[in-house]
Amino acid sequence: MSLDTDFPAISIHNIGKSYHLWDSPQDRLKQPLRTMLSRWLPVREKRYFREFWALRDLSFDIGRGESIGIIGKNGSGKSTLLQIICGTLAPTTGSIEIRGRIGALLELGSGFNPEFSGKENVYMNASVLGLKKEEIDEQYEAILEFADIGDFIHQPVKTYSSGMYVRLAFAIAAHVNADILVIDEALAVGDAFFAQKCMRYLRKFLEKGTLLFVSHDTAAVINLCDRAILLDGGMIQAQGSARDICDLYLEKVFAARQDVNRSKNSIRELPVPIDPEEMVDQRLKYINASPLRNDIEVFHFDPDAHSFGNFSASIIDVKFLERMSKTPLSWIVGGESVCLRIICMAHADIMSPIVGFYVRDRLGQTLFGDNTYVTYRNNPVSIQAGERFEAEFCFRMPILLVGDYSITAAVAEGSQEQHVHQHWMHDALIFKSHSTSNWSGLIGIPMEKISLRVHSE
Ligand SMILES: Nc1ncnc2c1ncn2[C@@H]1O[C@H](COP(=O)(O)OP(=O)(O)OP(=O)(O)O)[C@@H](O)[C@H]1O
Repeated sequence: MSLDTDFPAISIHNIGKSYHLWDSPQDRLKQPLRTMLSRWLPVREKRYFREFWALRDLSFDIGRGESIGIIGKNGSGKSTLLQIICGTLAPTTGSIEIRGRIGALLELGSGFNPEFSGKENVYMNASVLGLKKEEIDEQYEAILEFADIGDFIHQPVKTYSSGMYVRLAFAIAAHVNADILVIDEALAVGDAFFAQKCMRYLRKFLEKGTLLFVSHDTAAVINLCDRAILLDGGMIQAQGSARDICDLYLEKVFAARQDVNRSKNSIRELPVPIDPEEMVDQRLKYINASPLRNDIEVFHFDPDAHSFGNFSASIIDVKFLERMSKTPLSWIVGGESVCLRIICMAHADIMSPIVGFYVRDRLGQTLFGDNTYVTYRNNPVSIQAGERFEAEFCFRMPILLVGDYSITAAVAEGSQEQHVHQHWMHDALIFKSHSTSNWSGLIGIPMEKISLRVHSE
């Protein structure tokens, strides 16, 4: 494909996207009837929907060879923008010009036919992106090698875990000879090793290609992108160097969390509880006001994470909660008190359940973990089939090095020495440390007291 290098790879002019929101399915049916009636009879046109603008009046260019990060909180319009750029969604207003072949990796679930095998999807997907059959034949082995999903390539895609799905989707996008790559949150799913492989590929791609990269992972955005755009409420709130925009975004996320906590406390009018075991690192106040603050982003529980066991009980959710208010956390600051809650469902009667977890770093090294055994060793709990039970571990989050972490959660039956695994879940919850004040050791422990004394003789 010959490209006119004088023009930007992507030009976006006043793009807007509105959705109609219906209060009930009946309203959705009433609308066309009412419109028809108002054409033939003297009845007034009536709207049964509310209009919601997911994007408003966006205009910007992306130069050839540029790499742009799009960041913003949930619902700010990132995916909508990427879908419009990829042509899978039509804008309500404005226009867009694309110069070059786009390879896209959008949200999980889009792009693949779940009933088709991985191989069939490779051929279907690559041909939609403009490759001829012979070209796909040539690339097929390379796609297979990159995806590294073994014989699953012959299984229907609906049997894939989200990690396998992303592997295949990324492998295809990486081998369609794209001029522009559009990647939406793909690296947040699956294992850190594959994420590293993708990062290496993207850096190589950037020697000549144009990249649009949506991620909550600000470290990856800074690493890959020259420029970033911060979206808020469907509008551009700020744009500039990737580092400046990511810093601004993290500040906003942190400030929003502080506000939520403040308003929750005031609504419930609770006195600030004094925890008798409260121990605070004396440097915390200073560190938390500086770029050394240990910002930890928590992703969602992955119900399809790789797991094994007898399944008389299964893990249905794993989440971090704020210690006092017990509100779920998507952001933790190292050094603060949190609770990790593991929620399980019994499918058969269980005597003496043990629920536990490990925190592992991206190399799979276990950093710490614990379980409920010792606490209940003298009063074993019994649980009946159909009952839900949950374990909660409250602790002060250590200061983590920058990088990816995962929680392995498990429920077993028996004793510490002799037990049967009912459900063991690798990578049930992924979290990521973006910045840190810890430079030594695998984890930093909040220090109760640090002092210097001088003895003059
Ligand atoms: N089909 C739809 N009908 C109605 N509203 C929609 C539809 N698709 C998206 N929206 C709304 O548009 C807004 C933008 O959604 P979008 O998925 O683009 O946000 P996002 O920034 O990608 O969020 P996330 O980080 O959670 O993926 C959201 O408020 C969402 O609820």
